[in-house]
Amino acid sequence: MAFFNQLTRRSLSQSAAMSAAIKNVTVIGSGLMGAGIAQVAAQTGHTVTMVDIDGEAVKKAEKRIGDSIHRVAKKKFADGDEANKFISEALGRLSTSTDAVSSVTASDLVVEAIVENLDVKKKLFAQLDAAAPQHTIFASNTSSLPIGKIAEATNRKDRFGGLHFFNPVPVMKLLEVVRIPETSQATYDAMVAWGKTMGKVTVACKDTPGFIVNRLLVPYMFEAVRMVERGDASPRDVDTAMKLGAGYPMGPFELMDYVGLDTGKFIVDGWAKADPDNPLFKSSELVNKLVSEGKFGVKSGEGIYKYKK
Ligand SMILES: C[C@H](O)CC(=O)SCCNC(=O)CCNC(=O)[C@H](O)C(C)(C)COP(=O)(O)OP(=O)(O)OC[C@H]1O[C@@H](n2cnc3c(N)ncnc32)[C@H](O)[C@@H]1OP(=O)(O)O
Ligand SMILES: NC(=O)c1ccc[n+]([C@@H]2O[C@H](COP(=O)([O-])OP(=O)(O)OC[C@H]3O[C@@H](n4cnc5c(N)ncnc54)[C@H](O)[C@@H]3O)[C@@H](O)[C@H]2O)c1
Repeated sequence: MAFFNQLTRRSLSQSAAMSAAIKNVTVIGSGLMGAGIAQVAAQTGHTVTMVDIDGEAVKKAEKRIGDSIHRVAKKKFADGDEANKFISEALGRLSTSTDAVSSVTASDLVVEAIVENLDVKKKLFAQLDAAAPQHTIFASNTSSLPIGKIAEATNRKDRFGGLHFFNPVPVMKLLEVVRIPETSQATYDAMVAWGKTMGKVTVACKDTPGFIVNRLLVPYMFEAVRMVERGDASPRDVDTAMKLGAGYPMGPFELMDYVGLDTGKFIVDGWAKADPDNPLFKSSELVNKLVSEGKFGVKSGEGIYKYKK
């Protein structure tokens, strides 16, 4: 027992040391997820660099963060001066860049939230691995790709894991923390501790397709699409049914538009490649057509439904 306590104390103090070291965070990708992760990290006292290859995406993200942080502050503080102080301090800790490599040289943690494409993610991490300090932990926010495959691009598999946030990041409480067999205990503990400083509730996940939430949620959303494709119900009625009959905050079509139809398509296409006979991973003609027309959902102004720009 004493030995166990000693081990526990040692691993706790190791992880405390690592998590104490997570002060500087680099978030790569400033889309829906990257902007949210960068915002919450800045709100919780971290120095954050948010990076995107596309300067326009950075500008859009700054606008989205500005709107969102005002909603957060309004809810958090009754006093207007305190709310303004919270906003200006958080935004003061957030800088932006379009150069990923130079943005990681003083980073303790890199969270990648770029496009859901294995080759693109691997290419990015290979470049970052050469530039980041030894102690830097790398994490991917991938929805569906194997963390182990992404980590293969680096020489730091022991300092690599998955940190899977949910959209909208400032509101959704969950963080899935994913470890691969090579992830060290100190890295895993540091990721969990950091998740808590971000105000999230963490769950432990293995590196399996979709981790916990998406393995259940994505087949559900595509089953709803197949129902509509068969002509059994309209998207509006399916959404109404699931909100009022199952208590979900959004119906499956509203949620697909919110997540991004392109992201949904990347996820099922990737899983179908790995497991072509699984009927749950069948692609959808309707989703393929909308994505080919650039109708990605809320972020592009149209998907299953139309949105005001
Ligand atoms: C695919 C990926 O890998 C994984 C995923 O991310 S899957 C997707 C997971 N996400 C979901 O399932 C989202 C489901 N939807 C919801 O929970 C809710 O519809 C929602 C939180 C998005 C919006 O809630 P809703 O009540 O319809 O709207 P709204 O009244 O505008 O917002 C509710 C509260 O959230 C806050 N909020 C909503 N969006 C916000 C944002 N972007 N930033 C800050 N605050 C926000 C509002 O301030 C509001 O707070 P209040 O009730 O205390 O005033
Ligand atoms: N949308 C969701 O609900 C959701 C939820 C959890 C996880 N994810 C995952 O998070 C990641 C990002 O998703 P998103 O919805 O924010 O996508 P998004 O399309 O909104 O944003 C992706 C951003 O990455 C940028 N980018 C692409 N390649 C880059 C590179 N090499 N370097 C720097 N920036 C680059 C793009 O310019 C774009 O701004 C994906 O892996 C996705 O599967 C998405």
